[in-house]
Order: sequence, then C-alpha cells, then structure tokens
Amino acid sequence: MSKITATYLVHDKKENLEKKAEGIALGLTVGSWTDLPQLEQDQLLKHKGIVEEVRELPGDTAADQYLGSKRKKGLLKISYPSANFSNDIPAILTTVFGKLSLDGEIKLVDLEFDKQLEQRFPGPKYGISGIRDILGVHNRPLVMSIFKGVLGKDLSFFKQQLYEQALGGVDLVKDDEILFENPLTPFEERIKAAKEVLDSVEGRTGEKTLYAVNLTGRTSGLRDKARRAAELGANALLFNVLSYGPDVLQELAEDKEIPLPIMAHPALSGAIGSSALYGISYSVLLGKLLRYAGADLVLFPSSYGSVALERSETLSIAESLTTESIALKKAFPVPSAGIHPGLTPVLFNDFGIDSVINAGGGIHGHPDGAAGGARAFRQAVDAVIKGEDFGDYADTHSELQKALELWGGVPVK
Ligand SMILES: CSCCC(=O)C(=O)COP(=O)(O)O
Ligand SMILES: [Mg+2]
Repeated sequence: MSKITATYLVHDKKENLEKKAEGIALGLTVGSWTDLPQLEQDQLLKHKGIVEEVRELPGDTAADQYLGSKRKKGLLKISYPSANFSNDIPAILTTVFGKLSLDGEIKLVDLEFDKQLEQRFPGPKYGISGIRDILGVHNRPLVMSIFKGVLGKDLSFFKQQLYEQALGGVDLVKDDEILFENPLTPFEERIKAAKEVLDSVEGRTGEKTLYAVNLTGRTSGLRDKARRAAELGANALLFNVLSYGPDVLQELAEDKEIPLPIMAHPALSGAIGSSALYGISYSVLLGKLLRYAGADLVLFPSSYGSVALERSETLSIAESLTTESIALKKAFPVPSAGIHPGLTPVLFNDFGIDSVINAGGGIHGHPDGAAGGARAFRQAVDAVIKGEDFGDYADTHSELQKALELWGGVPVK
C-alpha cells in the first residue's frame, strides 16, 4: 500500500519515545481505537499510522537549558497510508504535521514519498537539463544576478541595469523579490522592456540571458498574470512561494499555458525552518516540497555570505533538489545572499557544476559596475572549471582581480 513516511526530531518532556511515537501514529490517523468492536478495528487498520523506527539521540544540554527542563531527544519515523489523504501537498502537510506542529518541541526533518506517490507530482517542467538546453550552456555552473535599487526607479533605469548585467555575461537575471506591481515598472512593461534589451544583447554577444519576472499579487490573479507573461514573451518567473504556499506553485507549474521555468525564492522560509526545535527542516521545505511542486530553480542562503545557513543544511537542500528520481526532473540549487566572486571555489566545491551562483551586491558593487561584476563571476567560474589557481587566474583577468581586492577570496578547506 502506498504511503508517506515522516521523520520527526523531538525533545520530549516524557521519558518514553516509543509511546510518544505510537501516540502520534494514532493521533494523526484513527485516534484511540482499542475499545472499538473488532470489525471497526479491522476497517480502521488500513488507515492507521505505523511507527517505523524510534531512535534515541544523545541528550542535548544546550536545548535542555534553553527549554528549562531535561528532555529526551530522538528521531521518530512514522508512515501514513496514502488512503488517508488526497494527492496534494496541503493534504499531505496537514496529515503529517498539521496539529502535531503545535504540540511542543517537534520538528519535521524528513518526508519520504514512495514511488507511487512521487508520480502524482509534476516536478520541474524544465529542470536543470531543460534550462541548460534553453541557454545552450552545459559545461559550467550558471551565473545569475539580481536587480538592485529598482524601487522608485523607472523603466529606463531598469533597462540600463539589465543591459549591463546581461552584457557582462550572466545567464539569468531576476527581479528582487521585493519588487511588486508598481506604476514606474509595471509587470507587463518589465517583460516587454527585458525582451527588447536581452534580444539586443544576444545579437551582440551571441549569449542568451533569461529574465525572471516577479509574479506577484493576489493568488486568484496569478494564473492569468503568468499566462499573460508567457504571451508577452517572458522567459522565466520568480515566485515568492512560501508567501502563497507550495500548492500555488504546483498550480502554476502544471498549467500548460504557462510554459516557463519557475524560480522559487526562499522569502519567509526562516520563519518555518530556522529553529532547531520546531518547524520544518529546510531540506523538506525548500528541497523536497518545492521540487515536487514544480520549481525549476530554488534559491537559498549559502553558508558563506549574509543570512548564512549551516553548511550541512545547504548541502541537504541541494541533495533533495538533485537526487536521482525516475519521476522528477532535477531542480537547480541556487546558493545566494552576500555572494561575491571570491566565494566561487567554495560554492563549486559544495554544489558542483549543476548549480547557479547568484549575486546582487556582488555584481552591482563591483568597481567596474554591473557589467564588470558579471565578468568577474564568469572569470571566477572559468578559473574553477579549468582547475586553474584562482589567484594566478586573477592576475590576467582584471575584473576578477578587482573583485578579489575588494571582497577577498575564500579558499576551499
Ligand atoms: C536569501 S537568499 C535570496 C537572495 C536574494 O534575493 C538577494 O537579494 C540577495 O542579494 P545579495 O545582494 O545579498 O546578493
Ligand atoms: Mg532579494
């Protein structure tokens, strides 16, 4: 029988983790049932959660101190029959962590979809291979830049900034996630302006650049807005998925009239994923759920720049996005936030060739402007791919040299 298996990290007040696990398996499914007639018990059996594993972990004094009492720490693995839920993320999340998320120190740290269930989800429409095909770039990590300082500016500023970023050689440019519908740079006008600029840069450089326009507004209007974006020639969408919910992403990803790659932004994810005691781990939230829902690229803070995540967490997000699957394409991991060219070797070491290196300030803050910043990143990527000494490469590539002088380099340990 098809099932989904959830793993929870608990710091429990009571001493018996097996009892705790059994309480969850029953509480989230059939409830108390032992006093029911045998016939009813048999009928309910196919809906009952099953405790698959209970693993006690060493005590955590820091957590005990923080919580003000000694706790028993452990991992509880519980499976839930697919018969209990419809094949959608809202039903799955409510089943495995709905009311349980309110019940003390418990964090959902993994969610395993079995093969049958996995096939019910669209996954990325393009994924890593599809996006590489669109760009014609197959042999290196991609480079992405972010518009900065566009609030309060008009379309001419937008066009100039886009032109410089693309001319410098980035593969993708995305809106900042905080750019919403506004009279100076309206959604549709940004798409038309970007098409004009990027076509002209491609004519000049022969390189394609994708622009991810921020799809925003009320949920009820998103589908029509995204369809309109496609009609106008948009080539990617940025989406603040956690402000809306993964199912809204899935609706967009499944829509045949929205044939665009979707880039998921992690805004708001810290509220759900950052606690060691509560919430949902980043690898589930930004990794599995967003890949299942259809994100082609997923941004997350790297462990090196600003708003840094733990390195292990960033690696597990990337693994969830790229692990082999028969049913789902792989999504691009996009380590972000405070990224500059000197971080390229460590990012490559962590995320490999199938990743996107993404920067805002690290592009626009370059002494030679955004075009110089973009060139510095492309040079940094080339140096790493060729296996050349980073410092030596900078000696003969002035934009990289200037970036390293300004922000420094971070060697792989
Ligand atoms: C928090 S990860 C998303 C990265 C992002 O949207 C951003 O604006 C990063 O800008 P930066 O100047 O730090 O590269
Ligand atoms: Mg941003």
